[in-house]
Amino acid sequence: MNRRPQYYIEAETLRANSAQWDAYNSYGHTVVLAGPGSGKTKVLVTKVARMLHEDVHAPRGIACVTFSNECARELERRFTALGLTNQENLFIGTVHTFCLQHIIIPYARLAGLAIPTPIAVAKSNDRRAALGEALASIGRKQNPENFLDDFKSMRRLYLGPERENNRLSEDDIRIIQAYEEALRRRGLIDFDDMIILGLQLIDRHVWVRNLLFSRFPILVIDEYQDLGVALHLIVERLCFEAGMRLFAVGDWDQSIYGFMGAQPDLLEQLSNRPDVKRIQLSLNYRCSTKIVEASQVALAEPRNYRTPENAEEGVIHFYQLGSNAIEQARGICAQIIPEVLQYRLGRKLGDIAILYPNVKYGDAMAQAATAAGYAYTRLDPRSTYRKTRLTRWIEQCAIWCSGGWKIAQPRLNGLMYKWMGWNTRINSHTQQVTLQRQLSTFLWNHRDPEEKLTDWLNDLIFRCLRPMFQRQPELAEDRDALVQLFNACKPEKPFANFTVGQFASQYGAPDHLNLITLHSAKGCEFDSVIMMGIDKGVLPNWRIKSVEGKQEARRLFYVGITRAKHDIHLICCDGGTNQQGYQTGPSELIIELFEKLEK
Ligand SMILES: Nc1ncnc2c1ncn2[C@@H]1O[C@H](COP(=O)(O)OP(=O)(O)OP(=O)(O)O)[C@@H](O)[C@H]1O
Repeated sequence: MNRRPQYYIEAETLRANSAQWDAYNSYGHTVVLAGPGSGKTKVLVTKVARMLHEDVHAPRGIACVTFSNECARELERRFTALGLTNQENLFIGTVHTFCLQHIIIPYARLAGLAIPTPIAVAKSNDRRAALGEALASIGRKQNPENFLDDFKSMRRLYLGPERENNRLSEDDIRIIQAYEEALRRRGLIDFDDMIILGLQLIDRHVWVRNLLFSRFPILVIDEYQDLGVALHLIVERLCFEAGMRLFAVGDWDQSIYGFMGAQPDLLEQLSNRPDVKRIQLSLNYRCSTKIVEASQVALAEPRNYRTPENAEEGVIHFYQLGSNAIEQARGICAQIIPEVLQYRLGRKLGDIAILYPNVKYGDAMAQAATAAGYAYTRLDPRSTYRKTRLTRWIEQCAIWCSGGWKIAQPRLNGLMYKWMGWNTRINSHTQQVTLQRQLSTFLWNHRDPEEKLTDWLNDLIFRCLRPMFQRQPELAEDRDALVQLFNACKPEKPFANFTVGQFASQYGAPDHLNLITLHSAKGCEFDSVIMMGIDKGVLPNWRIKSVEGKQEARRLFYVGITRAKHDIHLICCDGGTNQQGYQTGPSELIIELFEKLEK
């Protein structure tokens, strides 16, 4: 008997919303613009499943790209829920990975581009050293450490030597080019290079564009507002010259990566093209009515987003707690979390996210949670180890070994598929079988949630990961994240006494609080959100003087509020002096929201 594909059922839930249905059925280039919780990702994932079933057949496929690792993980999670676990012809990943894996590695050498072989990715100290050399080579006496942030912003505007770089001065371009030469002398490229080189290859060679089109006749982009100019130019070349069909979704009100070169007006430009169908969604299915109302007040721009008729009313609370991050964190643990757990029957710590503007608040929250006995998973630059594709996969292997194998969650073939995906230099069938056997033997022999994490990880590294890193030097960034994880298992470090089962919860578990920066929370949703640190000089940061910078801080506040489904708790200082001796108090954003809602 023929079983109907799973996406049919999901598609039926879109039918009642004519705009979602329209987006699902559109055929040419389409851009969906919509606010938070309006189902952009849901439509995208369902439509991709349908296109894989009806429109493209292997070896041709779909490239589905987004900006951050977290958004890529969310996409993967949703595709898995639709039964698309190891679809060989579906690429899901960040724009950087796409450029590296599908443009630079296969075509750069063929095109005669002078890049290091094998490709290795620069670490932060390599980048700093290369910048120091570049500054010295053009006679600038400047400490690279103090110049690094400005340099990063400059570099994100650079489009390569063959394009007009009219947003940069001649001096800026000389420093960038000297920096690139210094990196190449070390045999390295960096993340910005991945985009610049990708654009260069696509610009220069029709055959590169044609080959990409043959491989991926459809290009799908989530969170388009986060893309900078170089990526926008890549999309234009591939879709409006090489013939790829475009399906993009985005929301310029959620553009929070200006410091990384994002330009939300590019989304507007794209959706205004005559050859692009523009679809607007306006119902918010995620948030309760009070939260939708508050989010629009916080944004301070009329948007007219609504909730469906059966939406809950929801809860918004404001709190003034202490005079610094530590006091706020203690107050959250002592007072707010116990209250929030009572809001709904069966609510668990995993239903709650604590969002904060910077890692200082994350540190305070982690300390307070530990002291109060709350388990947590932390997603920010100070988490015990970096959450990369590889460390996320290791977490999933731990879930499988801790009992997931009994219920096929995660599925073994999904783990295997990713494992084989990294080992691109293994081509012979015999070697591939050996590789599969290595991983399956490891997993099967370690089905024990009580095993010590150090022993488990040591064996995984010894049997599988070390040989992989030797073969695949371009995975340098993942190797660094693994080293961080490995070091965290050493005596007196956070995971010294962890079992595999405890480590598995780092992927997110019902009994763990979620501690996340506002930036990393984009694309996520939680039943309850506690947002701390909405303090004077913190959100917006006191260094930000430009109107656009302040607008971006407002959008960040908006993104945070719209992560909550049912209740939101907004927390600021009640005044006094913080640890650095500065006067604190509520941010203008929270004061304005409170006053407008009171009215
Ligand atoms: N037609 C629908 N019927 C029922 N639920 C829906 C519908 N569309 C979306 N949802 C639900 O609304 C929530 C938000 O959807 P989704 O995450 O796709 O929105 P989004 O526009 O991508 O949000 P954001 O931009 O804030 O990340 C999800 O829980 C999703 O399942």
